[in-house]
Amino acid sequence: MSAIASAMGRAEFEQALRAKGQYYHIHHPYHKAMYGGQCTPEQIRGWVANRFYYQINIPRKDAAIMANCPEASVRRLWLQRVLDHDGHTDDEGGIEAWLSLAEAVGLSREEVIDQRHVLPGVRFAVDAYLNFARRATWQEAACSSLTELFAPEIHQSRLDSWPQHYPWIRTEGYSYFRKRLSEARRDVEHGLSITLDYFRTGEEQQRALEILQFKLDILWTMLDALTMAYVHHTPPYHTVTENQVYHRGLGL
Ligand SMILES: O=C(O)c1cc(C(=O)O)c2c(n1)C(=O)C(=O)c1cc(C(=O)O)[nH]c1-2
Repeated sequence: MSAIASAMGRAEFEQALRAKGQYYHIHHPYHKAMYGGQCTPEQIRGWVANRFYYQINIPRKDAAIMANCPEASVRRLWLQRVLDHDGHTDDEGGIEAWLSLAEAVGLSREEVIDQRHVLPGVRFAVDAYLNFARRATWQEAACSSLTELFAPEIHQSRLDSWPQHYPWIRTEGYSYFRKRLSEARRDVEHGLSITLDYFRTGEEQQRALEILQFKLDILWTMLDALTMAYVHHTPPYHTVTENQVYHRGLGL
């Protein structure tokens, strides 16, 4: 008989979720090189162009969660996440801010929007997140957003270190990171309260931790793909061609 995990109290469960921060992509060598000032302009540009695919899929993921959620009070709060990225009357939105970052690091809007630099590994990782949110219960999908517990620190570290290491990046580019500091803190309060309310038994709480690990795996895997391409110079098909022949997404 398999051991049945006993249920944790609310505070202990929250601690267990927070302890997953030890696997956050802030510890990935690609990110460490970024804050340490060791990235080349090509490595920064590759990261920004690839991360664009994450950015454009976050509001689609949040809309999928809303579509699966029958509770108006939850949707009303969750809607703000879509507006944060897509923008509204008073705010250009995160996707537009990310395009400003792209221009600030020397990419054209066109080459970012047409996704020519998006590596298959990054695409598959992001797609796995979107598809999980479509199929899971809205509470499980909310739980998968909890890597945002750890995100303010990573955004702050970029604000603290990039200007000094990469003076060639135009300062207008930093507004996205600044914007996310407060948005992520607000999001995570809501996502955390849903998770703490919903996952009650020991087994459910273990599942929540596994969902959070799934999301951490997604973030880490994106950086592994970037490492192959921009650190080792071994992008897909490098033994065959120097061209970026990979598909641009099938829209699934
Ligand atoms: O730059 C980062 O390292 C980072 C990480 C994460 C994250 O932890 O998922 C998000 C973001 N940024 C971010 O900007 C963002 O809007 C965001 C939304 C979500 C989510 O899961 O709903 N994660 C993240």
